[in-house]
Amino acid sequence: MTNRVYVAIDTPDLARAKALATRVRHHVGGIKLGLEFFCAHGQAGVREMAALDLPIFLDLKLHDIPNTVAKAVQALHPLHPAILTVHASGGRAMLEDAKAAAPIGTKVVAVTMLTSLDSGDLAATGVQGSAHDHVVRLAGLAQEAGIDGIVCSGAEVAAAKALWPHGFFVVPGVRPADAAVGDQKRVVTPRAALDAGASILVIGRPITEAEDPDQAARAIAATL
Ligand SMILES: O=C(O)c1cc(=O)[nH]c(=O)n1[C@@H]1O[C@H](COP(=O)(O)O)[C@@H](O)[C@H]1O
Repeated sequence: MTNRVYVAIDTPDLARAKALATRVRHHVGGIKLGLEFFCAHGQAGVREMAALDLPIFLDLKLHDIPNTVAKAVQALHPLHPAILTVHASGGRAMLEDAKAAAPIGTKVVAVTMLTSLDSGDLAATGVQGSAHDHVVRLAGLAQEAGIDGIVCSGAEVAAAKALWPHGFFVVPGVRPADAAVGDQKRVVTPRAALDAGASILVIGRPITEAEDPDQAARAIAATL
């Protein structure tokens, strides 16, 4: 089976990004580039990373009015990313328009509730109830909007998949048992996330900040 780990290359340093991706490339299935990298290097930087010949997950978490998001997605066409993120809380019309604007072959996935949040953080934004209920509600919205899938933690992926069996489920906030959690709050191990139904895993610091990133990626792959 193909490797389902996307390594999150979160750095504004292009040389470091390339060096990291080159080191781990044989033990991951793809590269995730997010806001830190994109704000520093834009489309030219993404093209340089794509030259490594791994699928690119462009994690820009777009969240704006439907017209603005659709135009932003259109502007990304030349990159033809394998996966692109938007925020589910942007609403149904925004999700529909993002999907309609995306290139054929690009999976549009909606971030439900960031893995750095818990139910207390949710309450502070005015949303009552559990993380589980919030994720399931937004998964239903994403499914109705006709996009490809969602981003959620490994704690909710089984419930989301029960609702949406053919959805594509991206799970970040993944930590090997002995790894530092950092700013993540809803974490699971790589194996548990896959067993619960994740389509792919996003793993950053446990690989990129390891003394030997290649060995860390290899060790994670061995547990899957
Ligand atoms: O969309 C994402 O990829 C994402 C969503 C989410 O809810 N939580 C989350 O951590 N991420 C991303 O996943 C990566 C996790 O990195 P580490 O915490 O270093 O493994 C980061 O690049 C985050 O931007």
